[in-house]
Amino acid sequence: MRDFSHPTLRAAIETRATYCSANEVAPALVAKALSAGGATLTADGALSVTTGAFTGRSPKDKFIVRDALTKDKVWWDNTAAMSPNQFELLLADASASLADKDLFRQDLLAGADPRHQFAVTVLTPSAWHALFIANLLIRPGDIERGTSPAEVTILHAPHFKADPARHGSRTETVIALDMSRNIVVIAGTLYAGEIKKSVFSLFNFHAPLNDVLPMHCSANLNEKGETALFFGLSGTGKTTLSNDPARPLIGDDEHGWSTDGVFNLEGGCYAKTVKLSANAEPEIFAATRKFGTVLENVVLDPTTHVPDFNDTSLTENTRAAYSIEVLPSIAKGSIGGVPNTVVFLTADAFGVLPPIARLTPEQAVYHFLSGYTAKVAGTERGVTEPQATFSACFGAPFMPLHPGVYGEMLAERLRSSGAGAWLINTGWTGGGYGVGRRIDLASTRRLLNAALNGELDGAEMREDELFGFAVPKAVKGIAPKLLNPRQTWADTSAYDQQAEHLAGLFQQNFVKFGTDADAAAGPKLAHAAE
Ligand SMILES: Nc1ncnc2c1ncn2[C@@H]1O[C@H](COP(=O)(O)OP(=O)(O)O)[C@@H](O)[C@H]1O
Ligand SMILES: C=C(OP(=O)(O)O)C(=O)O
Repeated sequence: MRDFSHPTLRAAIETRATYCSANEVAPALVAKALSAGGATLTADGALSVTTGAFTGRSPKDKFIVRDALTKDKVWWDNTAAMSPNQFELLLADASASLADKDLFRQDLLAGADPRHQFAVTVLTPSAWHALFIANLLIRPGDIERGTSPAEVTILHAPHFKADPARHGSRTETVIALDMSRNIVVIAGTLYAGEIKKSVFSLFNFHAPLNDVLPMHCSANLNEKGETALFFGLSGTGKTTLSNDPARPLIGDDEHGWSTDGVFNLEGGCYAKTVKLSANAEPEIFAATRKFGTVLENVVLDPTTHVPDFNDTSLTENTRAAYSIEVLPSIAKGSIGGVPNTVVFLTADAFGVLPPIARLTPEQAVYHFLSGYTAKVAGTERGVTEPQATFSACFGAPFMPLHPGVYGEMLAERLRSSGAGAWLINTGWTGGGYGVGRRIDLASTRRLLNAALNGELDGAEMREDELFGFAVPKAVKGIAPKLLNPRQTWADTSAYDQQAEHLAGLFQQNFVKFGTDADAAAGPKLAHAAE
């Protein structure tokens, strides 16, 4: 990454912002957030905040500054371009809007591996957002500071409304990323997820240049210290399934795979809390009760201030943001070796894919590039029920380079590591969304563990006729019917039709970046998609 330099912003950061050292962050910012109003302490001492209408991410509000560095590199088809002049005006106007405000500054680090670490400064008028990002990234002092002088600066102006005519934005909400100077401006949205995903987006642009594969995945270790990765778009189970007391957590959501192994980009977790229960997800539930945890859009009982995770009246996208340190089982230094297992999590809203399938390396790359899943209600504004989508690399909104860049890096790493690859459907069975049901978490966990603990090595498999991947015929503790989705549908011909439809969608989607060789690892159809 390059050095950041912007005199006005630099001066604002140096002269006006309140600075908190690592160990005083939580008490200082919780107190400030409470005195600013709009925040409440839960019965257990977490900080609860609501974001009104600004409850989710909107990929349409994202802009990238097109300049000499990014011009030929950025592929991001869902992201609009902003001219360097428009960005400069946005930066100046957003900074000016904060001129009479108390600002909170967080100087943090991203990248647990010191060789790939960079400094991130966040400047915000909102104490709870400052606490959020302090929870999510690495606080200096938590690990040894790397030597890289690179810096990212995020100006967070959540109440500033962009002017489309002046700033070139689509609406009053804008997340603009200048990848040459590593400056981000976030305006017109209170959704805290934008801050962490901006850091991730910058990382995804720069990391391949340093031979690091950036990944939208969670990661954990087994008792032998072997690393497993869990890729998936929001809501498919990265956080939930990687939380397992028997498997120390490397990280929750964003990682790099360097020549030496895997490192967490962050230092915290951003868990969905919708329908969270102490029984099904005890570690995450316990984390929601810690001092310093930020609960976003979780409804509290007005008298007792006990969170009601079943109340989705504000949004489905209710969240808990906490430092990874509050979890009972975490990997030392948030790093792991070269992965042994790679899992792609997909929430199939059509109810067609089996709950688990083993992939060849070629199939793994095909599914990684395709990124088939459903957008689950809530995370993205406007999505109220599961919607089938192809999100390249299971994270298209955050991947600025052509998916082929990441795909080639994954292919090379799968080849050299010999890691096994699995596709796990955490979505629907017995019919699509509205007819069938979401596969229960206990079954998904059982299947995942069977894959991770070697139980399925040498197990008898059937080759799926349409998709070509290998599906186990029997897994201990799982009804055999569940393993074959066709048998879970009341109407098998409806299943066949839906499966062909989905296979056709895969083929149509793949045309945009697949070579013939890659496409051969995809579904086989008698009639190829036009
Ligand atoms: N079979 C399943 N596997 C994984 N998660 C499930 C399953 N069924 C329901 N869920 C729910 O789906 C959500 C997954 O969210 P999360 O793990 O935070 O996703 P991500 O980290 O990928 O954004 C959680 O609320 C979890 O309880
Ligand atoms: C925070 C987000 O995603 P994830 O659930 O994958 O962390 C997001 O997409 O805004």
